[in-house]
Amino acid sequence: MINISNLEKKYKNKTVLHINSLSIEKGNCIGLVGNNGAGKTTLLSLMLDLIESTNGEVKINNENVKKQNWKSSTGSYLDEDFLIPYLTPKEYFEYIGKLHKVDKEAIISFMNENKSFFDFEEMGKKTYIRDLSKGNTHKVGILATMLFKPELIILDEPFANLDPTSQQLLKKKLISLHQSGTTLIVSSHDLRHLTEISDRIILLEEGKVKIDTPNNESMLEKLESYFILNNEAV
Ligand SMILES: Nc1ncnc2c1ncn2[C@@H]1O[C@H](COP(=O)(O)OP(=O)(O)OP(=O)(O)O)[C@@H](O)[C@H]1O
Repeated sequence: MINISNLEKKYKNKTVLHINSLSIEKGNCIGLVGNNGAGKTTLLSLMLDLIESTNGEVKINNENVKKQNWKSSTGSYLDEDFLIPYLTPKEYFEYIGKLHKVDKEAIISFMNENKSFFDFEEMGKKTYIRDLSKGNTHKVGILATMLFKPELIILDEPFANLDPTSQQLLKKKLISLHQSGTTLIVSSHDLRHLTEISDRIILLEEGKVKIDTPNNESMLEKLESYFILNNEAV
């Protein structure tokens, strides 16, 4: 589904990401980890054509992401810049729904299905996104990626700023999407959550893929040792 070849991103003369080759299969749930500055957001931004690569390319469904055809089948949320602050969550969902041909009734059912994660009754209809707390703002962005049932969802640190109950709900939601065949790429510093949802772990170190391995029972322990023992190989 996603093929990366010789992908490089430099700022001035500093290479912040260099991946020779990486393929992500349809239905994979990738947990992307790495220290601050390892290149996770850079990689996700290149996948979404938000920044220009210095060299190499990302293809989604065999097409360079620059061609933009992936947009109709990809939900993504990296940060608040994806949102429209002067809309209410409901209005924002209607906006996304229009882009992806989701009718108003389907949007209402989606909001009802997800009311334990985000209280649309209380905040969804009258509060502008700009006035929501950070956690609730992220919830709107995260849910919007799922509204139109895309085949690929890309999330950057979705567990950050969520309360513990919401983290559990999000985890369940991601597991269920994975089980129904959605391809997921999720970056996080929360190793426990990530190892619970992923079938494959990719660890970036200084812009390079240090580890790329199927998830297994001992993965959490191995990753914890990697981060505690100052980044010795897992
Ligand atoms: N616009 C920019 N100009 C210069 N350097 C940048 C720019 N954007 C990112 N970088 C650098 O690229 C490197 C990778 O950053 P990136 O945000 O991808 O890391 P990350 O793994 O997502 O980190 P974190 O866990 O802190 O979110 C960092 O050294 C960062 O300073």
